[in-house]
Amino acid sequence: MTSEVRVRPPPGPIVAALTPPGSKSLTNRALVLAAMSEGTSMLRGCLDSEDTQVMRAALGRCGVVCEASEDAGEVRVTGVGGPLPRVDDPERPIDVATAGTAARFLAAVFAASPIRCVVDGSARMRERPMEGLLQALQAQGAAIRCLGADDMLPCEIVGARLRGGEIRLARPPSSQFISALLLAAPLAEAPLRVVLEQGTPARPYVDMTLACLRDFGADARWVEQDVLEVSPTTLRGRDYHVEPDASAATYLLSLAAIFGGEVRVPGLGRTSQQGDARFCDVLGRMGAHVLQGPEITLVRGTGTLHGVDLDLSDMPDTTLTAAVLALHASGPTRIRGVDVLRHHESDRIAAAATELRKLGAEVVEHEDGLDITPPAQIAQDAAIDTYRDHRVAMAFSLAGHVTIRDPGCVAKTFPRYFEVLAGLGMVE
Ligand SMILES: O=C(O)C1=C[C@@H](OP(=O)(O)O)[C@@H](O)[C@H](O)C1
Ligand SMILES: C=C(OP(=O)(O)O)C(=O)O
Repeated sequence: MTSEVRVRPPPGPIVAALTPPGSKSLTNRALVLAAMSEGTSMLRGCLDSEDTQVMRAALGRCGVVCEASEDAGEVRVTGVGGPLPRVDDPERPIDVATAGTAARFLAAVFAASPIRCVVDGSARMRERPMEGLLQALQAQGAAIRCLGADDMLPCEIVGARLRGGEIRLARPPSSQFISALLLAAPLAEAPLRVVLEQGTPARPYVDMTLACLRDFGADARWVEQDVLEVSPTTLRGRDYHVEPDASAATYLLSLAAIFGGEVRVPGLGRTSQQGDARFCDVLGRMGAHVLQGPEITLVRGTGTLHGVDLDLSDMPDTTLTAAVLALHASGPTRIRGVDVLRHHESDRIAAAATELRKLGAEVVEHEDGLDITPPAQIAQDAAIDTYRDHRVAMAFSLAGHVTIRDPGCVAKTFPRYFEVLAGLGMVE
């Protein structure tokens, strides 16, 4: 892909059914669970992107056969029926790139398996939090040695049977720590209980993990407020359908809210397992017309968008979408509860503040969010830096007449994103 792409508003109101690729979060959960299951799983509707490719490659190095269809939308996984049996070459690091779900989920499963391996990632992944998770896994019996900075990737993991019992987590910097422990818990010697001492961050992702565990036969549940438990289980392989990615859908649905027309996303609705499927409520609060059935979401533009006060702690990945919607709104928007973004693929709060100011917005940056006052007129032809962050690129493509730098960074979760925009006449 070129080093930059010039994006403009659509030539007229969009009326389209647009389907994003499969959910990154559900695909990577299903791959891990299918790998640990007895028997074969057929995963349909999978996302094929950097984040899931590194997951498939890592599992393949550990004795799990993942056979992907040509478009990798279908993956047949031959499970190992328990812990991962081996690593092909313990000296060759397993590369998780910048995929947080792969880094966290695999660290836990490796720690629960009788293998020795080194896990490494991109320069950014080496800066992203692992501490509380690595410490919990060590307390469970794994031997973990960090080879660079303390409590960060790269690290060597010598796995062992997880003991089970109680793990207490103070407010983890990523909900993925919780999900990682839960995903590995069926391999433990005894039931694993996770106690979240200061509440549950991004609870929809934890609920998603519980649902996926139960889909593969695990006994996994909330036992009380902020306390989860998973019992030792031999998971069972199955046919599994991955929903379209709700985070990716926010960009497509916002097109109608911003530029007019009507966008429908089939296969994503009220019954979704993804918390970000609720982003349409944000669009409704900002003035769009929203209809959401059990398995479809429709957004129709009404010509007006107004500012709102948003706590996005349960939908952190939708923050940048909301920030660019705020640019088009008639009044100020406050986004709060998303300090977790400081440790995502970029410091997204700082990135959003910088790029929104290029477009004429007044922005006050807070530790956990942003105050955004939109300009009377959005600046045209600003060159948007994307910080190697797919969500910065996709969100800011909604800003109007902009140049998006390093558009290839969308390969992390939505490789064909700019092709979709081109099909709508939005790419020069
Ligand atoms: O469990 C998951 O699939 C995810 C959890 C969230 O991570 P954080 O809790 O680190 O924000 C989210 O940002 C990420 O895109 C996917
Ligand atoms: C934070 C994200 O991903 P991850 O943490 O899985 O790398 C994201 O997709 O916005």
